[in-house]
Amino acid sequence: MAASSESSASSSRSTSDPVSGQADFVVVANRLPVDLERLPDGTTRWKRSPGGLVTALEPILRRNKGAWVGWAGVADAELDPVVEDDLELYPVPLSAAEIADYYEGFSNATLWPLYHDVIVKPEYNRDWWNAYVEVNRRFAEATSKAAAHGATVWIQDYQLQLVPKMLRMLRPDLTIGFFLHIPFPPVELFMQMPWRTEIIEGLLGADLIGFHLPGGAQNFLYLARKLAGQQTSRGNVGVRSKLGVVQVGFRTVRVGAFPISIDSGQLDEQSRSKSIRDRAKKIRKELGNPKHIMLGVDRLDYTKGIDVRLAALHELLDEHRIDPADTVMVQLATPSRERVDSYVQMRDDIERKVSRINGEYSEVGRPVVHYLHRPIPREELIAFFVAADVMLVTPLRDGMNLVAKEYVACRSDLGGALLLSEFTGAAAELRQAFLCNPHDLDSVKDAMEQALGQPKEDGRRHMRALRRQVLAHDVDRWARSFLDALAHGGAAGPALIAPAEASESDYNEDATGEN
Ligand SMILES: O=P(O)(O)OC[C@H]1O[C@H](O[C@H]2O[C@H](CO)[C@@H](O)[C@H](O)[C@H]2O)[C@H](O)[C@@H](O)[C@@H]1O
Ligand SMILES: Nc1ccn([C@@H]2O[C@H](COP(=O)(O)OP(=O)(O)O)[C@@H](O)[C@H]2O)c(=O)n1
Repeated sequence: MAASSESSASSSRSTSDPVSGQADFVVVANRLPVDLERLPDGTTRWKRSPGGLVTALEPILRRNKGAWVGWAGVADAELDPVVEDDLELYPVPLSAAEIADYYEGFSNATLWPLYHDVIVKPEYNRDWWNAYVEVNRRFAEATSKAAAHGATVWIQDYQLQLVPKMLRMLRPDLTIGFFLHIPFPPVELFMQMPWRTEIIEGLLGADLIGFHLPGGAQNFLYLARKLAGQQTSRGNVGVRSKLGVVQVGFRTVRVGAFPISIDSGQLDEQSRSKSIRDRAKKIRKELGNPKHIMLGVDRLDYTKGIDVRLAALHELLDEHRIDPADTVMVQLATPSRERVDSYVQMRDDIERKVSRINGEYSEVGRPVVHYLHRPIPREELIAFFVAADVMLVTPLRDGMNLVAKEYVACRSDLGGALLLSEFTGAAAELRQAFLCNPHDLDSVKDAMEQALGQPKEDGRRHMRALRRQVLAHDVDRWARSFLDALAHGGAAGPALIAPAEASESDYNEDATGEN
C-alpha cells in the first residue's frame, strides 16, 4: 500500500497474524485503507482502496500508531485482525446482501445523492434502512472490541452515522469523534429523509462532530434543534475555531468546521523527483507534445461533473475557441460503485460524449480526449499532475475534492492552472483558482478558455498563492485541529437557544449553506 499501490498479503506479515493488545486510537470507516483482492488462482492480496478519505487518513493513522476498523471491500470475508504494511486492521464482514442494501443502497443511492444536492433522485427503501442499522451496529461492536479502556475513537463519514450513539451505549468510557467527508445538506433537503431524527440522534452520540465547512456545521445545529429537540448555541461556526454546541442532557456535543487536506509536503517532495519529472516529459511526448494538456482525475461519479467539462470542451471546439490540433484532454477515471444504477447510466453518458468529441475532432493517432477507466498507480498520477497545463475540477457538488489540492502540491515549478468549481469545499480555500459555476456552461467555457490562455507570469503568481495555502494547511494540521478539539473541548459559542425558539429565521440567519 502506501506509496506503491499494491502489495501481496503473503509477502508482509501474514493475513492470519493475530494483533495483540487493544488500541488507544481507533479510526472507523466503511472501508479499510486496503481492499482484499481475490485472484483467479485462489490467492489474495491487498490493494489500496479508492477515494480521498483513505488518501487523507492513512498517513494520520500511520503517525498515530492506531487501529483501523473497516470493510475489506469484498463480500463474505470473515478475516481475523491483521497487521498489513504496519497498519493494524480490524476487518468487518459484509454479506453480498448487505453490500447491496447498506453500501450500494442506503449509503450510495439514498444518502449520497441526498447530501449532494439531489443531483440524482434519492431512493428511500425500508429494507436498505434496516441493513444500514444492522451494519452500523456491527461496526459499533467491532470498534468496542478493538478499543482500549478510555481510548479515542474517530468515526468517519455518512456510511456510519448511527455508530456514535450505538458505540456510546456500549462503551461510555470512550472519547468519540465523528467527521463527515461529504456536504451536510440544508434543512429543505434533509427533511426528505424518512429516518431523519434517528440520523441526527445517532450523530449526537459523538463528543465532537466535524464538517469540512461552517455551512455544514450550521445546517446540523439547526436540525439538532428542530429534530432532536436539543438546545444549541447560536451564531456562526468558524473554520477550526468558534465551535457550536449541542446540549444533550448532561453531555455537551461540540460541532465544528475542519477542512480536510493532503500530505502536501510529501507530495511536493515526490513530485520534484527526477523519475517523476522524466515520466511527465514522456507523457507529454506520448500525447504528441501538444501546446495544451487539460487533465481530469476523478472517481467516476456523477457528482464530479465530468460530463460538464466534456460539454464545455465540445462547445469550445465547435466555436473554434479551442484548436484540436494543439490541445488534448486526458480523463483518468477510477471505477466506482459500478452496480449502482445512476453510476451505470452516467458512465454510458460520459463514454458517449468522449466518443462524439473524438469522432468529430480527432485525427488518426491523435485523439482529442484520452479516457482511461481504471485505477492508476500513484506515481503515474503524480506525473500526470506535473505534465498538465490545466487541471479540470468541475464537480456539481463535492465535500472537499483532494485532487485540486494534489495538483497544486505537485506544481513546485509554479506552472499550470487550476479550474475549480465553486461547489467544492476546496473552493472556499483556493480562491486564486479559475472558479466556475458548473451549472452554467458558459461560466465553465469562459474559465477554461482563460486558464488555457493565461499569461505565464499571472499563472506563476496564482500558483504561488495556491501553494502557500495548500502547503500551510496539510492533512496533519486537519487531524491535529480535530483531535485537539476532541481532547480539549475547544471554545464554545456563547448562549444556547432552546428548540422552541428555533425558527426559520434562525436558520436563515445562522446557516450560510455549504459554501
Ligand atoms: O468508498 P467508495 O464508495 O469507493 O468511495 C470513495 C470515497 O468517496 C468519498 O470521498 C469524500 O472524502 C474526501 C476526503 O474528505 C473528500 O475530499 C471528497 O469530497 C468526498 O467525496 C466518500 O466520502 C468516502 O467515504 C469514500 O470512501
Ligand atoms: N484515477 C484516480 C482518481 C483519483 N485518485 C485519488 O483518489 C482521491 C480522490 O479524492 P477526492 O477528495 O478528490 O474525491 P473522492 O473520490 O474522495 O470523492 C485522490 O487522492 C486522488 O488522487 C486516484 O488515485 N486515481
